[in-house]
Amino acid sequence: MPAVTKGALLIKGGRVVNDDSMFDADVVVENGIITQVGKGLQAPSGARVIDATGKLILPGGIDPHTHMQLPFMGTTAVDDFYEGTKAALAGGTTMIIDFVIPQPGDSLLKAYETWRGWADPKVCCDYALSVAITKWTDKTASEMATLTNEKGINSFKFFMAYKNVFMVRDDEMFRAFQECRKLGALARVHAENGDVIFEKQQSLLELGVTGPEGHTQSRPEELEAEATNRACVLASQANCPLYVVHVMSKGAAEKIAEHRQKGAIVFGEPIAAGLATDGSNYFHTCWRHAAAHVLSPPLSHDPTTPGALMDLLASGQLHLTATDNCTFKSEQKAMGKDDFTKIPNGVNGVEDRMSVVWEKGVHSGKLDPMRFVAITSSTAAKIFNIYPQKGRIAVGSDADLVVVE
Ligand SMILES: NC(=O)NCCC(=O)O
Ligand SMILES: [Zn+2]
Ligand SMILES: [Zn+2]
Repeated sequence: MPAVTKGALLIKGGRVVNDDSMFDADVVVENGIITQVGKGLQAPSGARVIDATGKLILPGGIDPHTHMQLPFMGTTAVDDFYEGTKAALAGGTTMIIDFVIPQPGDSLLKAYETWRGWADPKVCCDYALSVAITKWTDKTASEMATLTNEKGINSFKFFMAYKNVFMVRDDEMFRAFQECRKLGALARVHAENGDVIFEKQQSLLELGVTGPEGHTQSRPEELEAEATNRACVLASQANCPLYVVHVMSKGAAEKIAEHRQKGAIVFGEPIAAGLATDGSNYFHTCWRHAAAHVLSPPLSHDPTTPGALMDLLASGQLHLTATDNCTFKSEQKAMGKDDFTKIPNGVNGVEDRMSVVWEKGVHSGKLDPMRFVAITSSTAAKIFNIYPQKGRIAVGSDADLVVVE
């Protein structure tokens, strides 16, 4: 009698989509790995058979930017590693990359262990970590090396906003970019001019602007473009590849394109929220509605931006999509009822990204399914060095699969 493979699966009659090809094939999975891709495959003994006739089989989504249970702005994001990754799977995302964010001056290694302790017992999907550097200390270089060489961390993040919280100065960022270059790690930036934003926030509060509209008024798009350009220049001076998280405006995207034109290796990541809606939400008469949309950089005041960001993803000038999932309940957002600077920054998206990108990209006719796979899965896998284990449907790859109508 043939041996029964535990968890074996035959997905029959579907159309496999990778970032470079689309073809009719069955897929056999054994022990969590794709073992056969081809026509007319037989089910391994004891296998469950799924009829995918008329459906697409896609590599599971990879969301390269989430903040599960992040302690931030005096509270903690409500999607923890259980709820958040359950939501990810429900929406077709099978891997997330979350951020370890130490308090300035705290040990990076200790913070890394804290995040592992939060995530390991609870995650429902695959996950990896990227580590933020929130202050340069005499231990930072050696801790970055330990994280890279012993813990598998291959990217570090820098905040150019959130003054007096996570923001780093240019000299700190440049020093760390040089270290990334040495280690072969990728530098990732939240690009906004935190100093100018801080000044504008104080001026608006003095003028009596306290509502969510103050959030967008204190963060003009030019300040995102300026910081994006500055990060690109510093990365170029350090000869280090750069990844700009949550590209929210046309100006920031243009700066990325300019630097790429000159030969720089820079990646741009729009997020689901920025592809789905715009900054008019900050002027909604319902405070709760407006505050729910507070994230940084803010949603664009220009209603044509979401479509333009999708166009840039389609043409390859922007590269992959994320969510920046960092969720707060209305009661938490209400911490900023009388002062917009105290509204915890962050929105949802981890469950919605795949459908938002499908709707705004494929359904609208801007993307074919292969480009959809590229910007939701395989480009992230390539950038973060987990390809083709992830991000591809092929023999030997992980069976992270999504079947869609
Ligand atoms: N984006 C945002 O508003 N919240 C999460 C933290 C960050 O990524 O900046
Ligand atoms: Zn950010
Ligand atoms: Zn973020």
